[in-house]
Amino acid sequence: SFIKDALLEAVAPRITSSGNKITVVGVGTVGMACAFGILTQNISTDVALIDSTEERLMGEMLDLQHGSQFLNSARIKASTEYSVSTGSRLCIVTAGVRQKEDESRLALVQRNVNVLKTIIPKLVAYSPKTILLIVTNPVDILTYVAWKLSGLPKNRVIGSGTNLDSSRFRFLMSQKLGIAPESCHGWIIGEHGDSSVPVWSGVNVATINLQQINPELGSDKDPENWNELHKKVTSSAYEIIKLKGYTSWGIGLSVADLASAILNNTGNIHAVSVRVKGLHGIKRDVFLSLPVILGENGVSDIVKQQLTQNELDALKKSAELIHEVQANIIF
Ligand SMILES: NC(=O)c1ccc[n+]([C@@H]2O[C@H](COP(=O)([O-])OP(=O)(O)OC[C@H]3O[C@@H](n4cnc5c(N)ncnc54)[C@H](O)[C@@H]3O)[C@@H](O)[C@H]2O)c1
Ligand SMILES: O=C1N[C@](c2ccsc2)(c2cccc(Nc3ccc(F)cc3)n2)CC(O)=C1Sc1ccccc1Cl
Repeated sequence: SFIKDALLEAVAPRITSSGNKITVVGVGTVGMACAFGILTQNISTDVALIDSTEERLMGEMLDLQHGSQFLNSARIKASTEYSVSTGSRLCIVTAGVRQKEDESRLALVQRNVNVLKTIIPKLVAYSPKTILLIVTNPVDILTYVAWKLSGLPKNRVIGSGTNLDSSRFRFLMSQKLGIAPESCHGWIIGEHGDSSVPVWSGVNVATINLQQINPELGSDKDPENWNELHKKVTSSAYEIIKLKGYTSWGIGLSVADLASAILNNTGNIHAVSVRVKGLHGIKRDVFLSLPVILGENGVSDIVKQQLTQNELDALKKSAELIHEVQANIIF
């Protein structure tokens, strides 16, 4: 253009690939919280948004683009066409349909499987080297489905799993102790949601194991009622839904944290949903959350925790229930 020619002396073509591209599929409340967390924390400067509803999609893109000056000049693109996701390092899937009133879990699963069938193959076609991070619920089952649909190796398909459950637990622990959540160590593993498993034997502050101070920690006989913390992880999810109709900031920030570990190849350990067949005596081909080392190749290692018989039984029970649902899925 006349002005550009007068303004600039061309030297060399600009490189368009940033090397840190992230695609978010589903620009609902969760997807946009993930994108906002990723952009405002400089985890990526190259974000693609995809959704099936074009108007909402374009509105979110424009609204976010207008903040580019404050987002390290991030490039934000959006389209209903999956070509916009080309060359992504990480694809985050929050697209899905909400559970209808008194809809059975299996019915919801099948409807979300049908959604994933339209998404996963296209993401992999445009970004064959991508890591897939599934957030859509029921997340453990849908991460297995995404893995099957993608044909990717198991280390490159993870679900947000109990990463959010664990961060809610650590927040509640920080409130109880008056210590920053970063310094309150507690791991929730297994099935995301109502049937998650708190590993009480590992709850610690600066190497001080709380169960050594209070052997009843987590049991019903505990005078300090610590198992209330785990119950509150679940009840607070329902409370937030009752109060604001959905949840977004907690899941968005926890997903951004996972994106940071993957894109920055940090080797941080997170409780995320991974293929657990063969671990802890689980024989079913299911995805559950365990502490996992995350990096640019996805899952490099799973931490082999020493679990109590009760904890092992709870994991196996979830594995059986999830296997039952998976057996009835029409791919
Ligand atoms: N794993 C967790 O810890 C956790 C926490 C909170 C929410 N969630 C889950 O995240 C999901 C999204 O929640 P939300 O509140 O953002 O829902 P939402 O309804 O606000 O957003 C879902 C989006 O998906 C889009 N979509 C539907 N079908 C699509 C398709 N075929 N292709 C592309 N986009 C499609 C919709 O247009 C919508 O914009 C839900 O399944 C919810 O249960 C998981
Ligand atoms: O914070 C949430 N909000 C959701 C939500 C967000 C929009 S609509 C519902 C939530 C809140 C409460 C219950 C619940 N149950 C559920 C189970 C299976 C599904 F397929 C979908 C939803 N889901 C989705 C979800 O997974 C969470 S975390 C969560 C939920 C239940 C127990 C513990 C935790 Cl840490």
